[in-house]
Amino acid sequence: MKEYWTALASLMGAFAFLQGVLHAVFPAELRAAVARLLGRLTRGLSPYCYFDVTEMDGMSTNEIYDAVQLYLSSTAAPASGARLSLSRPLNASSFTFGLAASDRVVDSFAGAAVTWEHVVAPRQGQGFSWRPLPEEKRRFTLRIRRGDRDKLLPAYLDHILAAAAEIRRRSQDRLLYTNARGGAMDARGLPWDPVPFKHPSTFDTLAMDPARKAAIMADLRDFAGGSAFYERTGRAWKRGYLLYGPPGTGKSSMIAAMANFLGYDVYDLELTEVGSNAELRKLLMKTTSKSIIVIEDIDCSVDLTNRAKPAPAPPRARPGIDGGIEQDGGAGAAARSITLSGLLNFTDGLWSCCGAERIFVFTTNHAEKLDPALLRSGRMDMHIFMSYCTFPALRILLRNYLGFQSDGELDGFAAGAKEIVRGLEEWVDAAEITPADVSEVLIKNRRSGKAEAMRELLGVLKDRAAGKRRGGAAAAETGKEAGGENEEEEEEKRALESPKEGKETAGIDGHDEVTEAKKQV
Ligand SMILES: Nc1ncnc2c1ncn2[C@@H]1O[C@H](COP(=O)(O)OP(=O)(O)OP(=O)(O)O)[C@@H](O)[C@H]1O
Ligand SMILES: [Mg+2]
Repeated sequence: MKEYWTALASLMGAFAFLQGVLHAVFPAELRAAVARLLGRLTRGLSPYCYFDVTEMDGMSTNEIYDAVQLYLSSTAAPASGARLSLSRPLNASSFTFGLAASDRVVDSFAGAAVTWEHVVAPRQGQGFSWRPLPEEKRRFTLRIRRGDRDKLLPAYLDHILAAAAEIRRRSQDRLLYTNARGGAMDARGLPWDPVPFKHPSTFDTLAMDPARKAAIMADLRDFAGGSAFYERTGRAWKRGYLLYGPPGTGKSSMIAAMANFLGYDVYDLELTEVGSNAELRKLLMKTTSKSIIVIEDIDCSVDLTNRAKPAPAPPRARPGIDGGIEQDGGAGAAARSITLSGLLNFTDGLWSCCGAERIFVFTTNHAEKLDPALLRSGRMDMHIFMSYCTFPALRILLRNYLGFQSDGELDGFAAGAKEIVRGLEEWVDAAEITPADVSEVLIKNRRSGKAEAMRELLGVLKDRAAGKRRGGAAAAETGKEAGGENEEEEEEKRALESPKEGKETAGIDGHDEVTEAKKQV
């Protein structure tokens, strides 16, 4: 044993001596050059090539570094059992995982395996810089087989950037933007005010006919995944929905459900705050893709039926953004010089393709008041009638508000309370009640137990139905509410029966959705 230690000590002594001789004989530059040469030789023989993605690119942060970190944390890392760091960005509601120092993960793309290593080293000497640099130098090193290089680059990096953008969008809270500042810009030159969008409405909680709901969801899914379709057919990647129906039938809830379903931001465009077509163009150009642009109560916001009419006494005329002439008909019109052409140019004209993947939603209580130009095919691709509560819709509200866990539980309950449930089914159509009113009754009575709340609701339905039956001329005179609702219903029917060219639209797959909507009514 003693001999062993003696031999080891003399070996180390010899090694130290040799190192001293090397340092003395060869200058530092020569040693570095030899090291570089050796490195190049070994790399030349290696079947792999390496790419460094540093955190800082000169003085600025490297976008690819952030993207790789996000991408690896959500895709490769969890499967590989690597060590992760956890974080939650400010204002975000979900966690982000990150790869810890010196950890490796394996990923694959287009059938080729790649390895990522996260290398962290202390930064030596800060040097001069206008802003402090991180104390550590961080980088990801990508190792791929030489033969896979053409296959992976740049397609793999493009894939990572796209995936990271999607993860970032999903993990952040979505925003609801408003233009309530009347066109004034904020410090960053943006005309929109954002607030976190946390509307709880989803397609699950939305009370409407399940078949129509499924058709709308399928249409939205087709739209969101239809990038190739829109490119192939040369169409701008946008879609327009017109939601119409009496107040309280869920038009705004439907918009929230759409936004939650697709994970899009919502731009609530208040047309009365927009002074001119040019201002409208500025606003719309500052919207991002993957968003829903909403104009609520379009018939009330602005007079949009004026496209073809000459102005009664035009005090002045100036060119519109679409090359036409905007007509300022009197003081009111001058104050609101936004025109239907200006709006249409954005939903349908050349400007519609600035910013992809956008949905326009217009809502109205009076579809018949809208200019046919707004309704024609290609502008509003789908017309959705939000009707009074039907029995299938009522079942959804009962589930939402009375705590039934499933349709099965509701059916089981109905078996024991046959006369109530059958009564609801029998009276709901005749009562012509909106989902908002049903919700009110259920909220008010939900503490009294399921059966009692349903009995109360049945009473309300019967009262309403009786009121309607008495209705007609008498209701118009005596009950403003009943009369108003009848009138509204007549208007809706007239709107649906209006000429086909004003209403008919074709979906992505070419089927006629409006016919479907008509069937529902
Ligand atoms: N179809 C529905 N499904 C679920 N809840 C609904 C539905 N319709 C209305 N409600 C309830 O009624 C309230 C009002 O509905 P909502 O604001 O969506 O109606 P609206 O059609 O937009 O009305 P308005 O025409 O007055 O803007 C909502 O908060 C929601 O709780
Ligand atoms: Mg609404």
